[in-house]
Amino acid sequence: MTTPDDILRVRDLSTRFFTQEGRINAVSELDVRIERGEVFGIVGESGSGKSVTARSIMDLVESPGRITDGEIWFDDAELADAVADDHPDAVDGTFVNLLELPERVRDSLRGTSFSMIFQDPESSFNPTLTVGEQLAEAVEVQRRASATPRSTRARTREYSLASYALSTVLPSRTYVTPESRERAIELLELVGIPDPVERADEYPHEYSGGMLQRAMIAQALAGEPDVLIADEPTTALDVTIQAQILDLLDDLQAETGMTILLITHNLGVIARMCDRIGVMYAGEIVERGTLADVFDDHVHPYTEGLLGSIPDLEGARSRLEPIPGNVPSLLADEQDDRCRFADRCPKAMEDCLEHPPEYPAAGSDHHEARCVLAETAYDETRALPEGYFGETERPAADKHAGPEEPDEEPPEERSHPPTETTGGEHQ
Ligand SMILES: Nc1ncnc2c1ncn2[C@@H]1O[C@H](COP(=O)(O)OP(=O)(O)OP(=O)(O)O)[C@@H](O)[C@H]1O
Ligand code: NI
Repeated sequence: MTTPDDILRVRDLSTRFFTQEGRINAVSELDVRIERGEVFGIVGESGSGKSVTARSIMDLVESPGRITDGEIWFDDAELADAVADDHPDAVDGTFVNLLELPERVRDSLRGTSFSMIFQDPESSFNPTLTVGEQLAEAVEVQRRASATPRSTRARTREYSLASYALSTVLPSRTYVTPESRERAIELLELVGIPDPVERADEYPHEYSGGMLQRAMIAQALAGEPDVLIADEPTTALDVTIQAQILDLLDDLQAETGMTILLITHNLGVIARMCDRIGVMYAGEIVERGTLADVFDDHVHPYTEGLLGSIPDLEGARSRLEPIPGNVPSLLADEQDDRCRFADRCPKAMEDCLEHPPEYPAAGSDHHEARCVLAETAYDETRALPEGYFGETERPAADKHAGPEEPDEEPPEERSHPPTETTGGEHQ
């Protein structure tokens, strides 16, 4: 389903890693549609392919990984105009398929069209330069990029690398221009760093974790990106700072109207920030919809399990309660053609031995679930017997039963003591 407000349409995206052990299907035929100005969340357990999805959009997938299939359509009339002559197949109206663009054009979009922030701000800063210098540098790079026609932007990148090298050998306070220093200070102020004039002259190690996170956000905003991708931006921070950073992102989004793709394993963060959500499991989106669809009307037992393990943002429950069972292997050789959650699913039925498509689900027009339960009610007579997958972990059906199914008969035997379950502890 598409709407006229889309800024990004990812279609059939597959990203794989070609390792010694075999081919790893990190992201499989993924579809995502992100609307201009919204906060779209991707949530899922560790290893579900969230970061690889983000890196695929940013064109930052590293060897032995590669995007093997798909399209990433980005709505940018100016870009469409600029590339239409040389790459007619990459253009559809005002949309451009980023995967059809040459490397140098994609590179030029990083910072200006797309920016990314990470969990670990240290990795974004050079320890030998002041924060202000590095922000000024980012401002300059983007200024040069926007002043240059798309077709020749590759050169600005080389230039920026050269000036980066120069500033490394001359670690004095060498701001590129007084204007970019001004802008760097403005950016520090924008992200709520007190005394920005003084703090601009400090080195990254003089910043606290929260402050450095703010500085990294400032760096990402230097090029006024259309889309900000935030990959676990607050995971490493303590809860108070975490809340402050989320507020900051919220405010910046409201002020600038930028689109945010927020990646987290924390449904508390999702609930606080997002308009729509995709729940990821084993390289696929298994449920998507508005906040209300996913929190109140979810269909997929995996979503149910995640909700059961929702951590409290205020820290009342400090540890995630994991969903029983193991994250599945993404090795192509070990992937069966079935629902990828079936071996951990308390409601697995014979129907689940076929890989489910995304079904429309009750709720908003945006609500879809890759689960037969969107179509059929759970039927115990078709349930797969315990031990079907040779596992010992598959929880009994009652354990994930939500409040809407209070009457379900508990089975005779449990594979786990009740203390290990995630059901019945919502909120
Ligand atoms: N450099 C790599 N080499 C081989 N496989 C990789 C590499 N990077 C990622 N993968 C594979 O892709 C899968 C998805 O990784 P990804 O980083 O996207 O997970 P994630 O959902 O972001 O998890 P987390 O919450 O831990 O960050 C991994 O489980 C792994 O199998
Ligand atoms: Ni990740």
